[in-house]
Amino acid sequence: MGSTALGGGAPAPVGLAPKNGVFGSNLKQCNGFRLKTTVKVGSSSVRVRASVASSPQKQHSPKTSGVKSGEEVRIAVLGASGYTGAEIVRLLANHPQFRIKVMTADRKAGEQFGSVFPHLITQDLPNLVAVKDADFSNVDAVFCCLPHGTTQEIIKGLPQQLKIVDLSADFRLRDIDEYAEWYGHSHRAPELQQEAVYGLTEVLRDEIRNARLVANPGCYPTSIQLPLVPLIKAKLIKVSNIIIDAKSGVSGAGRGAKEANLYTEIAEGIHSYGIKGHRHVPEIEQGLSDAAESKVTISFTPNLICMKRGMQSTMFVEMAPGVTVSDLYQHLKSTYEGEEFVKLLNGSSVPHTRHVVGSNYCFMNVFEDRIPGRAIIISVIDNLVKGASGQAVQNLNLMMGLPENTGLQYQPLFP
Ligand SMILES: NC(=O)C1=CN([C@@H]2O[C@H](COP(=O)(O)OP(=O)(O)OC[C@H]3O[C@@H](n4cnc5c(N)ncnc54)[C@H](OP(=O)(O)O)[C@@H]3O)[C@@H](O)[C@H]2O)C=CC1
Ligand SMILES: CC(=O)N[C@@H](CCC(=O)OP(=O)(O)O)C(=O)O
Repeated sequence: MGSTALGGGAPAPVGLAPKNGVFGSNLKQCNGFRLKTTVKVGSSSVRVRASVASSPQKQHSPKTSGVKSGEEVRIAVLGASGYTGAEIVRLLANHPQFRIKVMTADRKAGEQFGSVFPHLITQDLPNLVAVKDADFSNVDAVFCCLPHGTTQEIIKGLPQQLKIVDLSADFRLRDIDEYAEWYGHSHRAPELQQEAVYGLTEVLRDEIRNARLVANPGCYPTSIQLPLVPLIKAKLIKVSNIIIDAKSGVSGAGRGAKEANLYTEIAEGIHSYGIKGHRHVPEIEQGLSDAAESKVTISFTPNLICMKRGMQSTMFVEMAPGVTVSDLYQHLKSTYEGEEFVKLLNGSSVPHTRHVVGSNYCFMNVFEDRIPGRAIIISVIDNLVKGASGQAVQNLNLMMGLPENTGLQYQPLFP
């Protein structure tokens, strides 16, 4: 039970040298840009600007991987006026190589970023522009922080060699029919879906390293798959009877005004939602089924709790015959031994959301159930960091050949 169940091992080596003095093995993708691409967003069409390469010498050569230590990687943040976009900006303030060159917004296009997010006013940043006015000619990589449903068409219109980490749900489900069933419309970029790699870093590190388009996991799926995937792979728990109760802070719902998220609607209480079927169910089941190599179904109820950030997932599982809670603990311990961002707590310490706020950590622990043969697993993350923007930075670090913890060594903010 000592060996790791995950696909990666140690973080990427520091400062990978570029191959043959050029940037990376994906250079074959650098075939110049389309001049302008029409992108359908909702009911309207927008035009995405990109530079044209009139001759091979003049081609813009985005850095695609293997950047040198100290070398600048030029970043676009789409949806920078939202919560996950702002969190990308906050995290990159401490990143030695990722430099933000383009920031987009929708309603807030034309505004200064510091007036939209005064807590980040000290950062020297470009103004917010509409996606149609964004110039991607001096960009190497994109963080796409847009609502699901808007992202497939927008990404389709971007220069094809850009590295992209998409924080929305638009590319997470491999089966486009399942996507249509859960998201209420047919997939608008099935060809891109085929190349998308699911971005659960600790599980799919090797695939992410070589990806161009990464579908960053949802916050609930991150907090649930990190403990359950290794236990399922090692066949330590039964897959027939997994019950998950999860709780999210309100920032999980984004910054857009919604009546259901008014202070008066959510303060001093907790309520469940998506009880019959939350759209994260197929995403979680996809990951757990991959681990089990057979179809896994779960019972999952999310709850909205009156806090700004944080997420707790409590997982009730039945152990395989002869397996003890100590076996589960030891397996998770050895699995995550070398991992910087996933920590199994000692002894009977209970993971608290307040102990991970502002950080890229997932804390977890395993407990005896009163009922013999069952165990209770608790994991906590900051939904905006490990559940979104932190994991996104971790993934782009890997995709650019940088150490995956670059710029992410923020300790939690407590009290
Ligand atoms: N919040 C969280 O904890 C998590 C969120 N995610 C996912 O990340 C994505 C972003 O979430 P979050 O930051 O919370 O969302 P927000 O609602 O806070 O921000 C959305 C951003 O997208 C822009 N936008 C909205 N509609 C359009 C459009 N039609 N075209 C172009 N831009 C548009 C908004 O601009 P403007 O404000 O100017 O209108 C804003 O910048 C979502 O897909 C979400 O599901 C994933 C994991 C966790
Ligand atoms: C509190 C809250 O509303 N949370 C969101 C999930 C946030 C997230 O991870 O959403 P994506 O899958 O879109 O990335 C929800 O339940 O829909």
